[in-house]
Amino acid sequence: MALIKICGLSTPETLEAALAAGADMVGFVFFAKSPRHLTPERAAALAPRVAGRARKIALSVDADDGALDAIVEALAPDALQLHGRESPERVAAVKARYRLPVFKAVGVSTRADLQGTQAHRTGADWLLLDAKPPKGSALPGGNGLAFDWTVLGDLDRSLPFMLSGGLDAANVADAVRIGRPDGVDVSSGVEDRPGVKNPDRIRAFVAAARAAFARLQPPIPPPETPLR
Ligand SMILES: O=C(O)c1ccccc1NCC(=O)[C@H](O)[C@H](O)COP(=O)(O)O
Repeated sequence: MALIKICGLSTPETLEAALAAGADMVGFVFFAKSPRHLTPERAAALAPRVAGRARKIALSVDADDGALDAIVEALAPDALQLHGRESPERVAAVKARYRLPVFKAVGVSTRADLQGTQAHRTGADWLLLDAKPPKGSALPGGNGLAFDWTVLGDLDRSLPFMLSGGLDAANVADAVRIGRPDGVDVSSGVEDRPGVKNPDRIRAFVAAARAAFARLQPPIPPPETPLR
């Protein structure tokens, strides 16, 4: 089954909206420059609400072991999303230290950027293909920008991947049809403004994504590397 992830949740109400809508994964951002940033303490308060209803994904950007230790202890995530410039060696070290599946984010603008996925084929469990941030952006993700999904025709699909960047309820069907991803991930497209999620938009996105995956022929097979 293809997966739907709502990223950057930070309040009980919007977390509940994502869970009730049937999101498979809920993402928590640990990056101080982000309007969606959570401290480990705030994450610890939100975590029990998930209670097995979805997988908790902890997103960090070039975090060191000390920061990751605090995040893992507070959230008890089901997977780690590394959204910085982590090398394949760092990805492997994080995976080994926490014994958790790792999503490695790779920024895409053109076909050439898909080369950046090759190095992570052996270390990461999943790829998360996101739009490259604009030059000078403070955030490596969560910018609400889409990339040209047709470049995914050239992707080496030996790892499952989430498609991300500028998705919303109106365009996710096209993204799924063109990119045939194993999952989709959204942040800005379910917000009223950066960091402020909208429950109605969350519900609309999950419904549109679910319907888009259901229409796909042939269907997306389950990934070989399931999450726990
Ligand atoms: O969301 C953030 O603020 C963020 C900050 C730093 C690194 C990554 C970040 N988000 C990553 C995500 O998983 C987003 O869901 C993904 O980039 C898509 O974002 P959007 O284009 O806003 O839907």
